[in-house]
Amino acid sequence: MHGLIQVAGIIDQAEADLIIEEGADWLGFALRLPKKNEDLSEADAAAIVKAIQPEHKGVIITYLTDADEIKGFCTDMGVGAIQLHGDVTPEQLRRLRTIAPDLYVLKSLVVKSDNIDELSKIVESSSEWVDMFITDSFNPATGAKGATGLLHDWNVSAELVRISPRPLMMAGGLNPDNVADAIEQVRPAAVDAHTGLEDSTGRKDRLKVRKFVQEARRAFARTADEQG
Ligand SMILES: O=C(O)c1ccccc1NCC(=O)[C@H](O)[C@H](O)COP(=O)(O)O
Repeated sequence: MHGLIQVAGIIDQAEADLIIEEGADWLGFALRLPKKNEDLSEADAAAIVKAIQPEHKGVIITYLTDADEIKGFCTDMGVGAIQLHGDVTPEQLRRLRTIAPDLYVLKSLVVKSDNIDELSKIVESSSEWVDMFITDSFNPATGAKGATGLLHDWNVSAELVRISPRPLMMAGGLNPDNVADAIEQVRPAAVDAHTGLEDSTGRKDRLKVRKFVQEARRAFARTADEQG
């Protein structure tokens, strides 16, 4: 899996349609967050996911940490992929793989100023049970671990790409103007963006999504050529 583009933080059907029309692959729906600040209801998200065609994927982004609860939620929502942003233990990841073997699991690696050793250990202990890792940024001012709009140290992401036996999606402060550099420098398998694609009202801006997809596709093609 190389060259995948995800756009996260879907608000409604119109936004999902826009993102698919502009050529992104996966759509992320943030639900069951600690601060209960979801952008849409679970019923609305489930209805949007149901209409997504098989060449695209709806991904639930959540802080749930219990394998049984995660499986039940994915079944209720009708999704085949989950992005786990909480502190899920390797035991729960293993259980999730056992009870939901077909569920595609992304595990977040939240980059802080000094936690490369901790993240390396998560990669080592969790790789067997996840399909993809996603790096993201931490906001020390708010404690937020996602949708921060902040960049993190790309050297850390690049190191995680090198050591991970699983593909890595890069996220955190990406936008149409920096996504090509991020792909060139970090060499991720996938990229994701949320706030960097919004307009001043908090909705996805069609031209930003278009440029993000175009820039990412070109950079993925260049890096694939270079790697032969
Ligand atoms: O998307 C959210 O609302 C969200 C909320 C809480 C944790 C994670 C969340 N999203 C995860 C993502 O995949 C975001 O796209 C990622 O954090 C990047 O966001 P941004 O820096 O705004 O591009």
